[in-house]
Amino acid sequence: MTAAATAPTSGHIAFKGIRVRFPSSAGHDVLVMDDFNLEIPAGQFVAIVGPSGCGKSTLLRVLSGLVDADAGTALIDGLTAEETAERIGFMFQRDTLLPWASVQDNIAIGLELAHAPAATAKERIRELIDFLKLTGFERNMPHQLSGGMRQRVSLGRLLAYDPDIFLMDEPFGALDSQTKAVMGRELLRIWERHQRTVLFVTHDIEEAVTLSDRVIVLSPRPGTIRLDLSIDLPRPRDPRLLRKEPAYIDYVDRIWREIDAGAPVQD
Ligand SMILES: Nc1ncnc2c1ncn2[C@@H]1O[C@H](COP(=O)(O)OP(=O)(O)OP(=O)(O)O)[C@@H](O)[C@H]1O
Repeated sequence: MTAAATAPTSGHIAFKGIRVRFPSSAGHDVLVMDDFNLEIPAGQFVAIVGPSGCGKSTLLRVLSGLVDADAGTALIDGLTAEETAERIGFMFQRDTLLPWASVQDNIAIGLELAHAPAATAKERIRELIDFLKLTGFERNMPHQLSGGMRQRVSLGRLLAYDPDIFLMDEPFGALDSQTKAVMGRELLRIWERHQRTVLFVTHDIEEAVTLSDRVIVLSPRPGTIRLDLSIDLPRPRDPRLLRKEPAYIDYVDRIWREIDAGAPVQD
């Protein structure tokens, strides 16, 4: 496996006794999480799947401090979100690129946020553009790019920022299946090189199994863990070859069965 030479020492995540309640417009509160517990070692790639509305995005928001839990703690290396905010990077289904900034300037924002030394910034941007196969598009604006390219730029900004933890909320969910597969491969390439902790929310079970070390299947609200499955498939992974592996097919099937047994879709 082409993982980082040394095991990552930072990026451990612990959700302990998380309870989240939201007010609903119907006047009664919605209990999204109740006594939710999950521990993730530094450097692990974890996918979170489960029915719509079960609280997957809420978990990411609690960890990043965007949502306050009513009870419990979400810690990164033993520290709260306020103490570790700069160590988290987010990527969403819809890109959050600045529409008035070019590809290189959007990536440069990640370096600025990370307070990277200006002297090496140009070189680092060029490396990232090259790594993400965006060469020739440096000066393009987001509206001049395809959806897949915009997500590449988002990845570039994330890599420039270089957080310990990647929180990815259906990052490739809006892409066509071919582009999605390509982006999955890119992400694997990045993860196998950098080995950051990744929390990856997806509705795509095959994507979850292809990418992850571990898949967490949540129940309908309040989201609890129905299945915590280690994906023991060798790395580096080639998604095209993986699809034919009996072990891969078994994992996908097992997760589907668990989701089907779980539940009605929620809104
Ligand atoms: N800020 C908020 N205010 C009120 N309710 C909210 C808020 N954020 C989320 N919810 C509700 O909490 C529940 C869980 O939402 P969340 O987005 O975490 O689910 P999800 O599992 O990510 O869903 P999906 O798969 O559809 O994206 C939903 O019922 C949602 O309506």
